[in-house]
Amino acid sequence: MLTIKNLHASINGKEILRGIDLTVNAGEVHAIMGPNGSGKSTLSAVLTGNPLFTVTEGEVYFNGKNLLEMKPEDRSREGIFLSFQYPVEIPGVSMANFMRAAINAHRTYQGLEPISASDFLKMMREKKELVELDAKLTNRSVNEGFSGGEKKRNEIFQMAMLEPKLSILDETDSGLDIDALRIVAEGVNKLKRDDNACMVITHYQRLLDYIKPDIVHVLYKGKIVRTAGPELALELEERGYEWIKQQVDEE
Ligand SMILES: Nc1ncnc2c1ncn2[C@@H]1O[C@H](COP(=O)(O)OP(=O)(O)OP(=O)(O)O)[C@@H](O)[C@H]1O
Repeated sequence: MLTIKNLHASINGKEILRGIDLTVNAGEVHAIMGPNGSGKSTLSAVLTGNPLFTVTEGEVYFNGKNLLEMKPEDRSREGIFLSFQYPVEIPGVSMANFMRAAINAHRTYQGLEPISASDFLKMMREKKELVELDAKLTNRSVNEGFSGGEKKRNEIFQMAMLEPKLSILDETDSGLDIDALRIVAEGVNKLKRDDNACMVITHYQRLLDYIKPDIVHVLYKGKIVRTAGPELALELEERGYEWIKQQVDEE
C-alpha cells in the first residue's frame, strides 16, 4: 500500500529525515516510536504534503501512485487520513455540513454522485455509534468548545466516516488522558480491516496495550534504526532509548 524509499526531507535548510525506508501493507498496523526530535511528526507531515517541509531525495508510492507529486487534498482523496495532535475548531461550520462536504469531495474525485441525504444520515448514525460519539456533539460547530478527549473522539469519528485506506495517527507528546488513549485505540481496532492500514506515532507503550501493532519501528536521527514485533515496544518501555542510541551511534 505504502512504499517509502530513501526519503530525505528538510525544513529551513535543516535536514530532518535522512533516508527513511518503510513498507506498509494492507491489513497492517505499524507503530512509529522514537526519542523526542527524531522526526516522527515530520514523517507524517511529509506524507500528507505539509508545504513547510521540502523533500530533497527519495520516493513514496501509495497504491502504485507517486504520492510526492500529489497535492495534499488529493492525498486525502486517495485515502490518506491524518489525525491531528491538536484538532482545530471551526466555529460556524456544523459537523454535519463539514462531514458531508468532505465525503462529497472524496466522492467527486472517485467519479461518484454526491451522497444522498438519507444515506448520509444513516452513515452518521452508524459511525457515531461505532465510536460512541455523543450525538449532541455532531449538532455543534466542528470542535468548538470540545474538550480534548471529545476532539480526539471526533477525529476518530471523522476517520470512520471517511473510511481511509491509510490512517496516520500522530499522538506524540499529546498529553492524552487514559480515556482519550482508549478512545483512539478502540477506534483504530474497530476500523481495522484487511484492506486498510494504520500508522500510529506514539511515545507510550500504554497506547500499544490497547492497539496491537503488527510491526514496531524506532526512528532516530531521521532514520528507522530498528524494526521488530510488538515486543520491541515493551523493551523500550522497560529500557528507554539510550541503549538503541548507543548502539546506533557506534554502528
Ligand atoms: N519549523 C521548524 N524549524 C526548524 N526545525 C524544526 C521545525 N519543525 C521541526 N523541526 C525540528 O525537526 C526535528 C524533528 O521534529 P519532529 O517534530 O518531527 O520530531 P518528533 O520525533 O515528532 O519529536 P517529538 O517526539 O518530540 O514530538 C526537531 O529537531 C525539530 O526541532
